Amino acid sequence: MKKAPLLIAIDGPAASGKGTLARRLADYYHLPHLDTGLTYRAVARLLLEKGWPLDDEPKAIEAAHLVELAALDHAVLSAHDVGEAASRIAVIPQVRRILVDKQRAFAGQPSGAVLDGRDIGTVVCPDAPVKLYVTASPQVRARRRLAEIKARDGASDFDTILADIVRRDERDTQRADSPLRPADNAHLLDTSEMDIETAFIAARNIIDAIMAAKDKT
Ligand SMILES: Nc1ncnc2c1ncn2[C@@H]1O[C@H](COP(=O)(O)OP(=O)(O)O)[C@@H](O)[C@H]1O
Ligand SMILES: Nc1ccn([C@@H]2O[C@H](COP(=O)(O)OP(=O)(O)O)[C@@H](O)[C@H]2O)c(=O)n1
Repeated sequence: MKKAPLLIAIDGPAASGKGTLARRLADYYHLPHLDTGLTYRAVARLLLEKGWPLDDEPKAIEAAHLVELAALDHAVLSAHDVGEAASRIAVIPQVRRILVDKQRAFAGQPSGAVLDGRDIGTVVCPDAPVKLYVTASPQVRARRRLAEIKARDGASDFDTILADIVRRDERDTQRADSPLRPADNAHLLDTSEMDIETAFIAARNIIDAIMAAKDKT
């Protein structure tokens, strides 16, 4: 029998662990995965590379049209300063519309998919049967991001990263278009006190319960 598609929408603030969880779940349920943050990062990176200001809307729109999902380079785009720049171009409604169209095309694959970002459960895939909102305290997230930067031989300190995270949360939750917020029917997963494996098991339990309830109806 052909398996029904499974669409999993994961949202949450910076360094909450949503990407790690999304990758683990995609692997476990044999689904394609899209980290939608990379699409905003790709636009920001192009502007930074060309020396164009991040508030140059026509250039940002031009860059958004050039984004190819198959060519997103995680290693290059995951730099900390690119995340900050991404949150600045992410306030531009037309950039969002262009990227959301590409993200929805990915989500519409027959197998289903796992997408993570800021507006997946609210805007990109509002009908997804599974919605998770992954969070953790700003201090825990700053510690995780700092460890990540240090593991890549980068230099920074806790206070700088914590301030960056708080500023990015503020920008992402306060913007007018598609602000970061849990969808009404999202399951909250606070990973402050969970390691990666515990968060993965908690997410799987939520998803399996949703799928079992659906099978009964
Ligand atoms: N539950 C967790 N406990 C400890 N570290 C975690 C946990 N989840 C993720 N991490 C680590 O925190 C960092 C940020 O995680 P990531 O998944 O990239 O976050 P996001 O996609 O939300 O920005 C990574 O180095 C990751 O390995
Ligand atoms: N679906 C999404 C994904 C990211 N973004 C923006 O892109 C920025 C970078 O996203 P990201 O997911 O790569 O950032 P991290 O959580 O990995 O630090 C965010 O701060 C948001 O401003 C968005 O607006 N909508």
